[in-house]
Amino acid sequence: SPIPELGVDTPNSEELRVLLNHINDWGLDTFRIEDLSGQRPLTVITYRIFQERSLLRTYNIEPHTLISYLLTLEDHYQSVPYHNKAHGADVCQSMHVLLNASALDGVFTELEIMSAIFASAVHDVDHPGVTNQFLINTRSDLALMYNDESVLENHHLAVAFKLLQADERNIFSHLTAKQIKTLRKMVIDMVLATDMSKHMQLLADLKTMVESKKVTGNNIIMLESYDDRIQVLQNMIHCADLSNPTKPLDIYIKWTDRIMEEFWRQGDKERDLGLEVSPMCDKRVASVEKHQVGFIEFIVHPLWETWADLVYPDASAILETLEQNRDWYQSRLSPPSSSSTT
Ligand SMILES: COc1ccc(-c2ccn(CCC(=O)N3C[C@@H](C)O[C@H](C)C3)n2)cc1OC1CCCC1
Ligand SMILES: [Mg+2]
Ligand SMILES: [Zn+2]
Repeated sequence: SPIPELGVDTPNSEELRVLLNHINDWGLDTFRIEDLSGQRPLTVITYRIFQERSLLRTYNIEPHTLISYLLTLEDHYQSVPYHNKAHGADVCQSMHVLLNASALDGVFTELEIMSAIFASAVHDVDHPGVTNQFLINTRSDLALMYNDESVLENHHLAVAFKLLQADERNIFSHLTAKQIKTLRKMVIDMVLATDMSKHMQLLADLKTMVESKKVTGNNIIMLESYDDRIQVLQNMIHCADLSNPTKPLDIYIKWTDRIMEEFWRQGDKERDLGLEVSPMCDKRVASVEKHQVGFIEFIVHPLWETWADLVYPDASAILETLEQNRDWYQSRLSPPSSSSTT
Protein backbone atom coordinates (compact mmCIF):
# COMPACT_ATOMS: atom_id res chain seq x y z
CA SER A 1 0.00 0.00 0.00
CA PRO A 2 1.35 3.44 -0.88
CA ILE A 3 2.81 5.52 1.95
CA PRO A 4 0.69 8.60 2.70
CA GLU A 5 2.71 11.78 2.10
CA LEU A 6 2.72 12.71 5.82
CA GLY A 7 3.29 9.16 7.04
CA VAL A 8 -0.26 8.57 8.28
CA ASP A 9 -3.70 8.98 6.73
CA THR A 10 -5.87 11.55 8.53
CA PRO A 11 -8.96 13.55 7.52
CA ASN A 12 -7.07 16.75 8.47
CA SER A 13 -4.08 16.22 6.17
CA GLU A 14 -4.31 19.76 4.72
CA GLU A 15 -4.08 21.52 8.12
CA LEU A 16 -1.50 18.97 9.30
CA ARG A 17 0.68 19.71 6.27
CA VAL A 18 0.53 23.46 7.01
CA LEU A 19 1.57 22.85 10.63
CA LEU A 20 4.39 20.50 9.63
CA ASN A 21 5.75 23.25 7.37
CA HIS A 22 6.88 24.82 10.67
CA ILE A 23 8.96 21.75 11.57
CA ASN A 24 12.11 23.96 11.78
CA ASP A 25 10.54 26.48 14.18
CA TRP A 26 10.92 26.65 17.99
CA GLY A 27 7.52 26.46 19.69
CA LEU A 28 5.79 24.10 17.22
CA ASP A 29 2.47 23.06 18.79
CA THR A 30 3.00 19.32 19.39
CA PHE A 31 -0.44 19.04 21.00
CA ARG A 32 -2.15 20.35 17.87
CA ILE A 33 -0.15 17.90 15.75
CA GLU A 34 -1.19 15.09 18.12
CA ASP A 35 -4.86 15.95 17.47
CA LEU A 36 -4.54 16.46 13.71
CA SER A 37 -2.47 13.30 13.14
CA GLY A 38 -4.96 10.92 14.78
CA GLN A 39 -2.80 10.63 17.94
CA ARG A 40 0.39 9.97 15.90
CA PRO A 41 2.58 13.00 16.78
CA LEU A 42 5.83 11.01 17.09
CA THR A 43 5.39 9.23 13.74
CA VAL A 44 4.45 12.31 11.69
CA ILE A 45 7.05 14.60 13.30
CA THR A 46 9.97 12.14 13.11
CA TYR A 47 9.01 11.07 9.58
CA ARG A 48 8.93 14.72 8.46
CA ILE A 49 12.34 15.41 10.05
CA PHE A 50 13.90 12.39 8.30
CA GLN A 51 12.49 13.71 4.99
CA GLU A 52 13.54 17.30 5.73
CA ARG A 53 17.12 16.13 6.31
CA SER A 54 17.09 13.68 3.35
CA LEU A 55 18.08 10.89 5.74
CA LEU A 56 15.98 8.31 3.86
CA ARG A 57 17.99 8.97 0.72
CA THR A 58 21.39 9.29 2.44
CA TYR A 59 21.01 5.97 4.27
CA ASN A 60 18.80 4.16 1.76
CA ILE A 61 15.94 3.81 4.27
CA GLU A 62 12.72 2.29 2.89
CA PRO A 63 9.74 4.60 3.72
CA HIS A 64 7.63 1.54 4.71
CA THR A 65 10.35 0.41 7.11
CA LEU A 66 10.68 3.85 8.71
CA ILE A 67 6.91 4.22 9.12
CA SER A 68 6.65 0.70 10.50
CA TYR A 69 9.42 1.37 13.06
CA LEU A 70 7.95 4.75 14.08
CA LEU A 71 4.38 3.44 14.48
CA THR A 72 5.61 0.55 16.66
CA LEU A 73 7.92 2.85 18.65
CA GLU A 74 5.00 5.23 19.21
CA ASP A 75 2.79 2.32 20.37
CA HIS A 76 5.43 1.47 22.97
CA TYR A 77 5.13 4.89 24.63
CA GLN A 78 2.74 4.43 27.56
CA SER A 79 -0.36 6.59 28.02
CA VAL A 80 0.94 8.38 31.12
CA PRO A 81 0.20 12.09 31.66
CA TYR A 82 3.63 13.54 30.75
CA HIS A 83 6.20 10.94 29.55
CA ASN A 84 4.04 9.84 26.61
CA LYS A 85 4.46 9.92 22.82
CA ALA A 86 3.74 13.69 22.65
CA HIS A 87 6.79 14.32 24.88
CA GLY A 88 8.90 12.04 22.67
CA ALA A 89 7.73 13.96 19.58
CA ASP A 90 8.37 17.31 21.29
CA VAL A 91 11.94 16.44 22.32
CA CYS A 92 12.65 15.08 18.83
CA GLN A 93 11.43 18.27 17.12
CA SER A 94 13.25 20.47 19.68
CA MET A 95 16.48 18.55 19.00
CA HIS A 96 15.96 19.03 15.26
CA VAL A 97 15.79 22.82 15.75
CA LEU A 98 18.82 22.91 18.11
CA LEU A 99 20.87 21.00 15.51
CA ASN A 100 20.16 23.84 13.06
CA ALA A 101 22.06 26.44 15.13
CA SER A 102 24.33 28.34 12.72
CA ALA A 103 27.21 28.04 15.22
CA LEU A 104 26.98 24.27 14.52
CA ASP A 105 26.87 24.61 10.72
CA GLY A 106 28.70 21.66 9.16
CA VAL A 107 29.99 20.55 12.57
CA PHE A 108 28.17 17.21 12.83
CA THR A 109 28.21 14.39 10.28
CA GLU A 110 24.99 13.01 8.75
CA LEU A 111 25.40 9.91 10.92
CA GLU A 112 25.73 12.01 14.11
CA ILE A 113 22.63 13.99 13.08
CA MET A 114 20.59 10.83 12.42
CA SER A 115 21.80 9.39 15.76
CA ALA A 116 20.65 12.55 17.57
CA ILE A 117 17.20 12.58 15.92
CA PHE A 118 16.76 8.82 16.57
CA ALA A 119 17.96 9.15 20.20
CA SER A 120 15.46 11.97 20.85
CA ALA A 121 12.54 10.06 19.31
CA VAL A 122 13.23 6.94 21.42
CA HIS A 123 14.58 8.58 24.61
CA ASP A 124 11.55 7.90 26.88
CA VAL A 125 9.91 4.90 25.19
CA ASP A 126 7.89 2.65 27.56
CA HIS A 127 8.24 5.19 30.41
CA PRO A 128 5.94 3.99 33.27
CA GLY A 129 5.29 7.52 34.59
CA VAL A 130 7.30 7.16 37.79
CA THR A 131 10.86 8.25 38.65
CA ASN A 132 14.01 6.12 38.96
CA GLN A 133 13.91 6.68 42.71
CA PHE A 134 10.37 5.28 42.90
CA LEU A 135 11.41 2.16 40.91
CA ILE A 136 14.37 1.68 43.29
CA ASN A 137 12.34 2.29 46.47
CA THR A 138 9.65 -0.20 45.40
CA ARG A 139 12.26 -2.84 44.43
CA SER A 140 10.75 -3.01 40.90
CA ASP A 141 11.83 -5.59 38.30
CA LEU A 142 13.35 -2.73 36.25
CA ALA A 143 15.55 -1.60 39.18
CA LEU A 144 16.56 -5.23 39.73
CA MET A 145 17.40 -5.60 36.01
CA TYR A 146 19.57 -2.45 35.91
CA ASN A 147 21.03 -2.52 39.43
CA ASP A 148 19.52 0.89 40.35
CA GLU A 149 21.73 2.72 37.79
CA SER A 150 19.86 4.97 35.28
CA VAL A 151 17.08 2.37 35.40
CA LEU A 152 14.58 4.12 33.11
CA GLU A 153 17.16 5.37 30.61
CA ASN A 154 18.67 1.88 30.22
CA HIS A 155 15.19 0.49 29.68
CA HIS A 156 14.26 3.09 27.03
CA LEU A 157 17.41 2.13 25.09
CA ALA A 158 16.84 -1.62 25.35
CA VAL A 159 13.24 -1.29 24.07
CA ALA A 160 14.26 1.05 21.21
CA PHE A 161 16.98 -1.30 19.93
CA LYS A 162 14.85 -4.43 20.47
CA LEU A 163 12.20 -3.01 18.11
CA LEU A 164 14.88 -2.71 15.38
CA GLN A 165 15.47 -6.49 15.35
CA ALA A 166 12.41 -7.20 13.18
CA ASP A 167 13.42 -7.05 9.48
CA GLU A 168 10.33 -4.99 8.56
CA ARG A 169 11.38 -2.37 11.14
CA ASN A 170 15.15 -2.36 10.71
CA ILE A 171 15.68 1.19 9.40
CA PHE A 172 19.48 0.78 9.64
CA SER A 173 19.68 -2.37 7.49
CA HIS A 174 21.72 -0.56 4.80
CA LEU A 175 24.29 0.98 7.14
CA THR A 176 27.77 -0.56 7.30
CA ALA A 177 28.76 -2.50 10.43
CA LYS A 178 31.05 0.39 11.41
CA GLN A 179 28.23 2.94 10.99
CA ILE A 180 25.84 0.85 13.12
CA LYS A 181 28.51 0.50 15.82
CA THR A 182 29.05 4.27 15.88
CA LEU A 183 25.34 5.10 15.82
CA ARG A 184 24.58 2.62 18.63
CA LYS A 185 27.32 4.05 20.87
CA MET A 186 26.20 7.67 20.31
CA VAL A 187 22.49 6.87 20.88
CA ILE A 188 23.36 5.06 24.14
CA ASP A 189 25.58 7.97 25.29
CA MET A 190 22.83 10.53 24.49
CA VAL A 191 19.86 8.72 26.09
CA LEU A 192 21.85 7.90 29.25
CA ALA A 193 22.63 11.64 29.48
CA THR A 194 18.89 12.43 29.88
CA ASP A 195 19.04 11.00 33.42
CA MET A 196 18.71 14.03 35.72
CA SER A 197 21.41 12.56 37.99
CA LYS A 198 23.95 13.40 35.23
CA HIS A 199 22.85 17.07 35.06
CA MET A 200 25.50 18.70 37.27
CA GLN A 201 28.41 16.92 35.58
CA LEU A 202 27.04 17.66 32.08
CA LEU A 203 26.62 21.35 32.92
CA ALA A 204 30.09 21.61 34.50
CA ASP A 205 31.68 20.10 31.38
CA LEU A 206 29.64 22.42 29.12
CA LYS A 207 30.82 25.46 31.10
CA THR A 208 34.44 24.32 30.73
CA MET A 209 33.90 23.93 26.98
CA VAL A 210 32.38 27.41 26.70
CA GLU A 211 35.32 28.96 28.57
CA SER A 212 37.79 27.27 26.23
CA LYS A 213 35.56 27.59 23.13
CA LYS A 214 37.54 27.33 19.90
CA VAL A 215 35.81 28.74 16.84
CA THR A 216 36.66 29.00 13.16
CA GLY A 217 36.79 32.32 11.30
CA ASN A 218 33.02 32.51 10.85
CA ASN A 219 32.21 31.67 14.48
CA ILE A 220 31.65 27.95 13.97
CA ILE A 221 32.50 25.73 16.96
CA MET A 222 35.44 23.36 16.46
CA LEU A 223 35.04 19.91 18.08
CA GLU A 224 38.07 17.70 17.56
CA SER A 225 37.55 14.62 19.78
CA TYR A 226 34.65 12.15 20.11
CA ASP A 227 34.35 13.24 23.75
CA ASP A 228 33.85 16.89 22.73
CA ARG A 229 31.36 15.98 20.00
CA ILE A 230 29.26 13.62 22.15
CA GLN A 231 29.37 16.09 25.05
CA VAL A 232 27.70 18.76 22.88
CA LEU A 233 25.11 16.23 21.64
CA GLN A 234 24.45 15.05 25.23
CA ASN A 235 23.87 18.63 26.39
CA MET A 236 21.70 19.21 23.35
CA ILE A 237 19.32 16.31 24.08
CA HIS A 238 19.31 17.33 27.76
CA CYS A 239 18.35 20.89 26.73
CA ALA A 240 15.61 19.49 24.48
CA ASP A 241 14.37 17.31 27.36
CA LEU A 242 14.28 20.39 29.64
CA SER A 243 12.88 22.76 27.03
CA ASN A 244 9.27 23.09 28.25
CA PRO A 245 9.92 26.38 30.13
CA THR A 246 11.52 27.89 27.00
CA LYS A 247 8.41 27.41 24.85
CA PRO A 248 5.45 29.79 24.28
CA LEU A 249 3.66 30.17 27.64
CA ASP A 250 0.38 28.47 26.65
CA ILE A 251 2.33 25.37 25.56
CA TYR A 252 4.62 25.45 28.65
CA ILE A 253 1.56 25.58 30.96
CA LYS A 254 0.11 22.43 29.32
CA TRP A 255 3.40 20.55 29.95
CA THR A 256 3.34 21.74 33.59
CA ASP A 257 -0.22 20.44 34.02
CA ARG A 258 0.91 17.05 32.64
CA ILE A 259 4.05 16.67 34.75
CA MET A 260 2.19 17.61 37.93
CA GLU A 261 -0.57 15.07 37.11
CA GLU A 262 2.14 12.42 36.68
CA PHE A 263 3.93 13.42 39.91
CA TRP A 264 0.67 13.49 41.91
CA ARG A 265 -0.25 10.00 40.68
CA GLN A 266 3.18 8.82 41.87
CA GLY A 267 2.53 10.55 45.23
CA ASP A 268 -0.78 8.73 45.53
CA LYS A 269 0.97 5.39 44.86
CA GLU A 270 3.62 6.20 47.49
CA ARG A 271 0.94 7.10 50.04
CA ASP A 272 -0.96 3.86 49.30
CA LEU A 273 2.28 1.89 49.70
CA GLY A 274 3.01 3.58 53.04
CA LEU A 275 6.15 5.14 51.51
CA GLU A 276 7.23 8.71 52.18
CA VAL A 277 5.64 10.92 49.48
CA SER A 278 8.39 12.30 47.18
CA PRO A 279 8.97 16.07 46.99
CA MET A 280 6.52 17.81 44.61
CA CYS A 281 4.40 14.64 44.42
CA ASP A 282 1.92 15.50 47.17
CA LYS A 283 -1.20 16.98 45.59
CA ARG A 284 -2.32 18.20 49.00
CA VAL A 285 0.71 20.49 49.20
CA ALA A 286 0.27 22.01 45.76
CA SER A 287 2.75 24.81 45.04
CA VAL A 288 2.97 24.37 41.27
CA GLU A 289 4.21 27.90 40.61
CA LYS A 290 6.86 27.75 43.33
CA HIS A 291 8.24 24.48 41.93
CA GLN A 292 8.39 25.82 38.39
CA VAL A 293 10.22 28.97 39.54
CA GLY A 294 12.69 26.81 41.46
CA PHE A 295 13.09 24.41 38.52
CA ILE A 296 13.92 27.35 36.22
CA GLU A 297 16.17 29.17 38.73
CA PHE A 298 18.30 26.16 39.74
CA ILE A 299 18.20 23.85 36.71
CA VAL A 300 16.76 25.17 33.46
CA HIS A 301 18.15 28.73 33.35
CA PRO A 302 21.75 27.79 34.30
CA LEU A 303 21.69 25.09 31.60
CA TRP A 304 20.13 27.23 28.85
CA GLU A 305 22.27 30.27 29.72
CA THR A 306 25.38 28.12 29.18
CA TRP A 307 23.97 26.59 25.99
CA ALA A 308 23.15 30.11 24.71
CA ASP A 309 26.79 31.11 25.37
CA LEU A 310 28.07 28.13 23.39
CA VAL A 311 25.95 28.81 20.30
CA TYR A 312 25.76 32.60 20.71
CA PRO A 313 23.67 34.34 19.32
CA ASP A 314 21.47 31.44 18.14
CA ALA A 315 19.59 30.68 21.40
CA SER A 316 19.15 34.26 22.60
CA ALA A 317 15.43 34.45 21.78
CA ILE A 318 14.86 31.12 23.57
CA LEU A 319 16.61 32.44 26.69
CA GLU A 320 14.44 35.58 26.48
CA THR A 321 11.22 33.50 26.45
CA LEU A 322 12.52 31.43 29.38
CA GLU A 323 13.09 34.58 31.46
CA GLN A 324 9.64 35.95 30.56
CA ASN A 325 8.01 32.64 31.52
CA ARG A 326 9.91 32.58 34.82
CA ASP A 327 8.66 36.13 35.57
CA TRP A 328 5.11 35.05 34.75
CA TYR A 329 5.21 32.10 37.18
CA GLN A 330 6.93 34.38 39.74
CA SER A 331 4.05 36.88 39.39
CA ARG A 332 1.58 34.08 40.06
CA LEU A 333 3.25 33.21 43.37
CA SER A 334 0.84 33.97 46.20
CA PRO A 335 2.51 37.01 47.86
CA PRO A 336 3.81 36.18 51.37
CA SER A 337 0.92 37.05 53.72
CA SER A 338 1.70 39.81 56.27
CA SER A 339 1.69 37.29 59.19
CA SER A 340 4.46 35.26 57.54
CA THR A 341 6.80 38.27 57.45
CA THR A 342 6.61 39.05 61.16
C1 LIG B 1 7.17 21.39 33.05
O1 LIG B 1 7.79 20.92 34.25
C2 LIG B 1 8.85 20.07 34.15
C3 LIG B 1 9.27 19.47 32.96
C4 LIG B 1 10.37 18.60 32.97
C5 LIG B 1 11.06 18.34 34.15
C6 LIG B 1 12.25 17.48 34.17
C7 LIG B 1 13.26 17.44 35.15
C8 LIG B 1 14.20 16.51 34.74
N1 LIG B 1 13.75 16.04 33.56
C9 LIG B 1 14.48 15.07 32.73
C10 LIG B 1 14.00 13.69 33.02
C11 LIG B 1 14.30 13.28 34.47
O2 LIG B 1 15.44 12.99 34.80
N2 LIG B 1 13.26 13.22 35.36
C12 LIG B 1 13.43 12.74 36.73
C13 LIG B 1 12.71 13.62 37.74
C14 LIG B 1 13.46 14.89 38.06
O3 LIG B 1 11.42 13.96 37.29
C15 LIG B 1 11.44 14.62 36.03
C16 LIG B 1 10.05 15.09 35.69
C17 LIG B 1 11.91 13.65 34.98
N3 LIG B 1 12.54 16.61 33.21
C18 LIG B 1 10.65 18.93 35.35
C19 LIG B 1 9.54 19.79 35.34
O4 LIG B 1 9.07 20.42 36.46
C20 LIG B 1 9.67 20.05 37.72
C21 LIG B 1 9.05 18.75 38.17
C22 LIG B 1 7.75 19.18 38.86
C23 LIG B 1 7.88 20.64 39.23
C24 LIG B 1 9.26 21.07 38.79
MG1 LIG C 1 13.68 10.32 30.50
ZN1 LIG D 1 12.18 13.04 28.40
